[in-house]
Amino acid sequence: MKLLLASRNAKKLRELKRIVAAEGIEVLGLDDVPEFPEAPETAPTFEGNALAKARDAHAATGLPAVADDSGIAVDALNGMPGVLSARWAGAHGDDAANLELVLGQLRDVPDERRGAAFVSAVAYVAADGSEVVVRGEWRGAIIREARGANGFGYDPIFRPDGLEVTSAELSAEEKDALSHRGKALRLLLPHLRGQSSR
Ligand SMILES: O=P(O)(O)OP(=O)(O)OP(=O)(O)OC[C@H]1O[C@@H](n2cnc3c(O)ncnc32)[C@H](O)[C@@H]1O
Ligand SMILES: [Mg+2]
Repeated sequence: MKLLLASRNAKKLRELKRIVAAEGIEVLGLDDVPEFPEAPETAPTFEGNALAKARDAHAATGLPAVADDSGIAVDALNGMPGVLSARWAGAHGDDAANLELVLGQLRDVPDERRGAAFVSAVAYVAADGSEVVVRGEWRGAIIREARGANGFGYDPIFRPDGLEVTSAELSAEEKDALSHRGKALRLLLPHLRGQSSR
């Protein structure tokens, strides 16, 4: 089966591909299909945005499509940046500015109240138009200074529960095994397998 992964974020796309391609599914990115209009990500939930992205991609191409909407929910910020994670500091996708802003906002927050969770909602619109949405979460804490060069986004300031390193200090395989996105995609894989045998 051919599967379209509808993300404009190259590093996120790489993570999605890593996990899905291991299933022997032929994966296409948005660069492999003709351009189509993409609705802005304005839903109040990760699930709503993920579905909107997957529906746009499926409607434009007729291909089965998967989209991820994700972000970091910080306890001391009442769950923000949340769905605003990609543009928390203003410009879309400025990872360094986004994480610096969160570090500044948490400067006076003591260690025991620095809990946070990465969240990923993954939506799948199958060739026949049927829809599935799954969600994965990864709990941890926001540290005080960025550390590590792997991953993307907020990884350098997120220390997963039970680990002494940030998610930007994990290998790709280690992150996939633990991450919000890994968890969500593993919930989705049975649905993808069901399709490929049709
Ligand atoms: O919408 P697409 O095109 O897929 O790409 P995007 O980068 O805009 O992605 P989102 O709208 O889902 O925004 C997610 C933001 O949350 C952050 N984020 C999501 N997953 C992350 C991860 O695994 N590690 C670090 N930061 C992550 C990262 O800053 C992203 O910009
Ligand atoms: Mg986005």
